[in-house]
Amino acid sequence: MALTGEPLAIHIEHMGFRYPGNEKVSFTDLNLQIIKGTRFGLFGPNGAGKTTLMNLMTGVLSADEGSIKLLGEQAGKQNKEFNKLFGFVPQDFSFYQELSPVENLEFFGAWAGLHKQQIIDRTNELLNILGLEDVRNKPVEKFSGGMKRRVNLAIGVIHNPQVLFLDEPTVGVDVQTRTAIISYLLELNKSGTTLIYTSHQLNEAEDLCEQIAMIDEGKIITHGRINDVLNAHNHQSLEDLFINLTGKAYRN
Ligand SMILES: Nc1ncnc2c1ncn2[C@@H]1O[C@H](COP(=O)(O)OP(=O)(O)OP(=O)(O)O)[C@@H](O)[C@H]1O
Repeated sequence: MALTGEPLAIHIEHMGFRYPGNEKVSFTDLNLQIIKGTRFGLFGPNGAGKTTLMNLMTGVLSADEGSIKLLGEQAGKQNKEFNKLFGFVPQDFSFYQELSPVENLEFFGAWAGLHKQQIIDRTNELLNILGLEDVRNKPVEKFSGGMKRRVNLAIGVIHNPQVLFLDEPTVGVDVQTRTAIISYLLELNKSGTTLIYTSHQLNEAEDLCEQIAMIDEGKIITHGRINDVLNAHNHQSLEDLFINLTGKAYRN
């Protein structure tokens, strides 16, 4: 439960993590609560540790210290039931380029434990919602960047996960695809899916997120409801807040 008594999608307590041989990003005594059903944005400069933190929350990486729970289950248990709780839309395309959307969804649907008919129904629904009906049987390698992003998203939600992680889901897409993806994510959230999202598109984030955290060098530098955070720092936009808190120097 959160301090407010609401159920949690993510509960991180006293978490420590370091990549072996890389001192640059290490988390020490990190604490974070993400309320179930919210739209949560995780922001920070390049190399701040956003992807690393998402990989820790989904159990791809294991924390060295402390605890990370996803819907009350300890992350890192690496079992099929745990993996069914969440979907992950990675920054790098995660599909088979030589396969069509239908073949990719068939593969990832089966991997997520769906039955044949469930895969067929869900594939039809998602291709329709995401405007991929006309190219359903064409190899994905011939698609534009925006179409590939939509395929990537469809794969992440094929099994109707309760928590959806999105690592820069709109990078490199045009306004049409961006708008379609954001409005689909808002619909998903209305039906109860918790969204945990990262992006460098801070204008887009203002439309999507209810709660945010900014991290830098492995530390949470601000956290809370987006309006409360902006008011507390006396800023009008996330971009101003971001520059104010993280500075103007290049990051590698
Ligand atoms: N497998 C790895 N082994 C060692 N260091 C790594 C590994 N993966 C990432 N790092 C380092 O950890 C740091 C954080 O990387 P991460 O990808 O989590 O940052 P990010 O905030 O997602 O950045 P970006 O906005 O550029 O995607 C970087 O310095 C990166 O080089």
